[in-house]
Amino acid sequence: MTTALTTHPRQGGAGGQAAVAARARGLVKAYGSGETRVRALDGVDVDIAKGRFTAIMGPSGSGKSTLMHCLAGLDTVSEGRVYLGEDEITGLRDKRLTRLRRDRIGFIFQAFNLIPTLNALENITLPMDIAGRAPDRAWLDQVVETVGLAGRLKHRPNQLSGGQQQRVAVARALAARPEIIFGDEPTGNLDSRAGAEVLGFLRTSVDRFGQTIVMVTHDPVAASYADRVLYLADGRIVDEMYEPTAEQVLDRMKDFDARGRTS
Ligand SMILES: Nc1ncnc2c1ncn2[C@@H]1O[C@H](COP(=O)(O)OP(=O)(O)OP(=O)(O)O)[C@@H](O)[C@H]1O
Repeated sequence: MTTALTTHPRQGGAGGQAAVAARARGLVKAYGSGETRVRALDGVDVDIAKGRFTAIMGPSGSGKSTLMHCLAGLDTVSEGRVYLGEDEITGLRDKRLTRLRRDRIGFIFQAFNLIPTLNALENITLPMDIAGRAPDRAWLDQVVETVGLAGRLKHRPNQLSGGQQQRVAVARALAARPEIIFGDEPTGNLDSRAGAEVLGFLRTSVDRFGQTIVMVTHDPVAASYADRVLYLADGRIVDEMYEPTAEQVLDRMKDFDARGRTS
């Protein structure tokens, strides 16, 4: 199934169309060649709504990480086009792509990827320091307060729990006010309580700040924090769900298994 337009039935009035933060058209990503060639993405059309939380789900190997990497300009595409806002990013040279990622995109990975020798605050402001941008102090305070790190800013990563370290990574992603944040299994290394906290902060950043978030996850509970869930199977978007509960997501995943992945 493809989504030419991003509609959100429960917000923005009757059938209201949300603005689009990123989109892909005819996206194909193939790895390898000859007999070992794999079409990790097999013609994906998708619109990512601005100011919304989108989860990407699907069986292992269905292309979730590849889709995220292509949308985020972390990987080249074989065919098709990817846009960030109105700007096409496919075909950009390395240097411009690096700058675009730095200035306009935030990332949260499963591994927290913090610098061990820097304290929490220094980690949060590092991307802006590298970019030579002065942090907006009031915004930074708000972000730090939102993720509950106010008392921990002087702590180094090894003095923080896993959940706290991921909160630092969330604050780091939010601090530069990126147009879009991509999360690759951001709660994959956390216990359910710490995971719920981090997901709660992500949700709050969407509701309170209008942040756009795209998150790859295997976890139906994590997906239930999203406004919309996209289901990938064999490199294609085969279904979507709005405002899902964890039970609904779980049922849909069971369907995949029962029907041999696609439906
Ligand atoms: N660098 C690569 N070289 C060759 N094949 C790759 C590469 N990266 C991914 N693939 C293949 O592309 C397909 C999609 O992989 P991808 O990692 O996007 O799936 P996924 O849905 O994120 O899986 P998982 O849930 O296991 O992380 C798989 O068949 C995978 O083996």
